[in-house]
Amino acid sequence: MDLKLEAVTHRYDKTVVLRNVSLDVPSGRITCIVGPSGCGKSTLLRLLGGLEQPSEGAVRQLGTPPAGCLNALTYIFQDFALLPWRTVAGNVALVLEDHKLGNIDAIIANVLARTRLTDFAGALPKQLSGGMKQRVAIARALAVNPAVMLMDEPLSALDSQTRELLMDDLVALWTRTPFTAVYVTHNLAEAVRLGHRIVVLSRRPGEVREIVEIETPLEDRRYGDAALEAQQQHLWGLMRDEAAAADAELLYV
Ligand SMILES: Nc1ncnc2c1ncn2[C@@H]1O[C@H](COP(=O)(O)OP(=O)(O)OP(=O)(O)O)[C@@H](O)[C@H]1O
Repeated sequence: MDLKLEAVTHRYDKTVVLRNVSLDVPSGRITCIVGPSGCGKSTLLRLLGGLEQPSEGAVRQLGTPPAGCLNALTYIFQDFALLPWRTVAGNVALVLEDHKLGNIDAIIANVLARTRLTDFAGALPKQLSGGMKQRVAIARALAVNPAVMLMDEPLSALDSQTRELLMDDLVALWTRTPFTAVYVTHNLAEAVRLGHRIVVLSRRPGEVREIVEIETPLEDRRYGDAALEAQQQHLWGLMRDEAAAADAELLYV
């Protein structure tokens, strides 16, 4: 299933947050959204997920969700959002329990294996590192076989080494079974490692400044790769002045 934004403008009261944003989110690819603080990245994700309706324009879902999909648009947040009293397997089970499924145990085993969590099925969140908690959140999202994963800064609560490991995990996951994701991040290194398509928004009101396509297969993108560094520099060049302006603007709010 593809998602499409058509000339979307969104405002809160009189504040225009996004202006005339048109965007395709093609299935089987990771679309990253980058832009200065407060430019409307999370708002864009909420619009794509149907949590809010745009003030103007339209958000469309094209095609049908994959077979066995229990929740077409599934979020992954920065703070993991795990229930502390449930085990790893129990947290994954949570999203399956309301559906009359005969194969819950098999689904849980499958997603825990895909996220390398099989040995931790009985652990509680408090026993896990931040990186492991986020892997549980990813496993839980995969369990509903979503059409599109909506990922809001999923790695930004983690230290840089854990971020690298999680990026490797996401690349391995996608390479084995391509999924569709919209991935909001501040971090341009993450965008060039994970994004097939990177959408650069301007400062608020966020407008599409540029869309960068990276053709290098995800599995061939290496930490410190010169071509990726150059892409990152290009993105930073697009954002730098606006990021500084957005930063200064926040000081006077
Ligand atoms: N529910 C809301 N009501 C009013 N204003 C809001 C609401 N949600 C977001 N905003 C405002 O809309 C603007 C865009 O917010 P949003 O969180 O989408 O930006 P962002 O690019 O994700 O920000 P950041 O990079 O800091 O995470 C901000 O000025 C924010 O204060």
